[in-house]
Amino acid sequence: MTAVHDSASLIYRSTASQALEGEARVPGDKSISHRSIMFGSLASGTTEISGFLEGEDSLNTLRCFRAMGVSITDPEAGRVTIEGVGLHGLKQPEKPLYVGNSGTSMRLMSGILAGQAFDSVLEGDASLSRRPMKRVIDPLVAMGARIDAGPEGRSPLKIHGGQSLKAIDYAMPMASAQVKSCVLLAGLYAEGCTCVTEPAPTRDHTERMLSGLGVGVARDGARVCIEQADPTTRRLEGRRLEVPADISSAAFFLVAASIVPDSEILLTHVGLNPTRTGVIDILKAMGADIRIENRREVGGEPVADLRVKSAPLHGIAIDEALVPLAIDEFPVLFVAAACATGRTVLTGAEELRVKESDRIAVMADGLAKLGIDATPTADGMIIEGRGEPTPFGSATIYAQGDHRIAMAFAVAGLKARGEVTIHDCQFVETSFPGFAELFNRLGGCLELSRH
Ligand SMILES: O=C(O)C1=C[C@@H](OP(=O)(O)O)[C@@H](O)[C@H](O)C1
Ligand SMILES: C=C(OP(=O)(O)O)C(=O)O
Repeated sequence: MTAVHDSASLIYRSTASQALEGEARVPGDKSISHRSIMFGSLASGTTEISGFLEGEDSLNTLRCFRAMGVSITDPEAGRVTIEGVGLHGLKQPEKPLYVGNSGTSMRLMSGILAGQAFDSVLEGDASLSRRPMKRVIDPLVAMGARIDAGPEGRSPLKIHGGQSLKAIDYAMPMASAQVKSCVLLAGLYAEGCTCVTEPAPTRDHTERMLSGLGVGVARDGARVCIEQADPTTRRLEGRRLEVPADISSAAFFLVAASIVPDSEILLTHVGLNPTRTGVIDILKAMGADIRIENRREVGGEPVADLRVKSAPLHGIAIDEALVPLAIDEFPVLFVAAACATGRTVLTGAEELRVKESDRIAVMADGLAKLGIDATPTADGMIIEGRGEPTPFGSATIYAQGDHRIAMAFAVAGLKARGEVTIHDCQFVETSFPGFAELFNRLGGCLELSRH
């Protein structure tokens, strides 16, 4: 597969469609796919993964672990087999480890690499090189790691090996699952029980998966701790891992089917971990008709099918407690808010400013170009929903290296009087290969061209 940074700009042209209908399983969960490669590599024995996301972000994680000597098969229809090397079996990579657009890879791997005997370098694309890494460097240095970074703690990160790490009890300043996971993963190599206290609940895949593989993570309220104090007793056991469909990818279709009249779609096998379902709660509070069917548990994660029918949406003040539980879904939720009747207010979401792009600024800008009254604030946005059949005009949008911006504006095109033209859509490959094909199969009108 061509790396996204090498490919020509992909352009989407999205125009209004008829009702959406059909059934689909969106690709595998990105957070769980990254972790399945990392933990499978660090486990002893074989790990067989199914449902793996064959997107650029998780493929970059896979390539990095191969570069550290782990034998990992080429993904085939979501199946990957890893011959784990154990917690201390990684080898020094010959070159810098390239993680592309992926914050999750860089932040989680920095925790793992801080505990290794060898030096390593982590680097990413232009978008990732602008994102803050001090948030992981600070707790890792407090544990005894040595890390060199660029100005203001930006990547590339040079991580010096051979340091002996000590457990910390970390009060995390922001609600970030990546920082929490980074510290817990460094904690696997530290003397004593590493703990992290989160200011608000964030996705807990790391805790669930580590426990499932044999290293317990105990939770007491907002505090999570590695259970075993003695590093020599810690060991992950390889096993089968099944990755559910990604609710963050499903979100584009939850909104699309909600806003296009007479639509009804069924999204199957969607991961419904309660730390990820904020998007459903927010859309339901806006009046969406989303039914959860066939609830079951797969590999330690709740999964269900989601039936979505179109419904009139109304604006709301979004509950701040839901923000970390829907953190990646705001670009498309802003599109839903623009289609709703009345005002939607988002607060407490300053983290959106440090994602693949500044998602508050880029979305407010694009919505304004499409004729929506959208006011960015320091920590959120105020959107005056138009509640009309076609609230959007025409505009040309630049996705700014951000897959979710590209897909959110493709959804906006479903309700445009003209055409929404989106540049930089090659980044969609990071999380949602096959997005355009699925969008059109369910009834959307997306034309693709290269520039
Ligand atoms: O841990 C993870 O897999 C992720 C955590 C979130 O980031 P933050 O921890 O920066 O909030 C989320 O935005 C990202 O897409 C994936
Ligand atoms: C923020 C995201 O990912 P990451 O931080 O891994 O780049 C995302 O996928 O929306």
